[in-house]
Amino acid sequence: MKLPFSPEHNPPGAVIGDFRVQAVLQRLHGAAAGQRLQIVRRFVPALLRGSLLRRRASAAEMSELAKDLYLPLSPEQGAMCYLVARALGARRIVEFGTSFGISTIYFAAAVRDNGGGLVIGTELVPEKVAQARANLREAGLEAFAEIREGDALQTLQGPLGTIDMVLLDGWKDLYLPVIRMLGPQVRPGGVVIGDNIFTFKRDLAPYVAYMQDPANGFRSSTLHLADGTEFSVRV
Ligand SMILES: C[S@@+](CC[C@H](N)C(=O)[O-])C[C@H]1O[C@@H](n2cnc3c(N)ncnc32)[C@H](O)[C@@H]1O
Repeated sequence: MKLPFSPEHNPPGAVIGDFRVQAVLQRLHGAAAGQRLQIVRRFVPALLRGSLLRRRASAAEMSELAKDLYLPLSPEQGAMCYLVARALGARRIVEFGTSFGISTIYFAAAVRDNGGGLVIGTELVPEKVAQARANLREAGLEAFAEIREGDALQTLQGPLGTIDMVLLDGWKDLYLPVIRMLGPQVRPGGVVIGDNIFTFKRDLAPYVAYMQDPANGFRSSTLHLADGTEFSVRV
């Protein structure tokens, strides 16, 4: 029996219909898939230590642990992001947590295919920023993305214009402060995607509660996509 999201049905980037972009996404998703064991080996001890000592790893410690790890959106999430961005006619997309630029490539392709615009990404680790830019160049999408190096709370400060779509995929303690900062700039009908809702259920509970409280201006639901994807629409 074939799974609904088997690679045969859903090769990375196929939905974009651009062989240059597709080739880069396939290479990057392949490299990321090869890191699964490393992720377990590196993160499980750190998470266990954290829970035993009741101290969470800091953002800098987490980034050091993950400095060569992709930790990307799944190909299905990437396809969904591309399609939603196309449906919205998105021209301005903001991304918290760029890593090596896999999600950025899906968004930049959507912005280009919508007639032009900009993806504003942000990433703490300088080597990842450099590699994300190189990957965007290889995909022919460098004109549609700007990767800001540093902490999202600084790099995404200030007016960014009217935002059509946001991806939250950095370390989990900042989802809530980042969306509080960006939320007022998200246009009605704009979409916010939050990743890793099940894996970091406890850390992300305040974020999910905020997005699902209509008083905060969103309608939101947790989708069983990848390891939990919060899908929120600004109303
Ligand atoms: C899960 S990965 C992002 C994966 C990426 N969205 C993709 O699909 O390829 C998270 C990244 O967020 C970065 N990050 C975490 N906290 C950050 C912060 N405060 N500001 C900027 N980047 C941050 C980490 O260094 C890490 O590379």
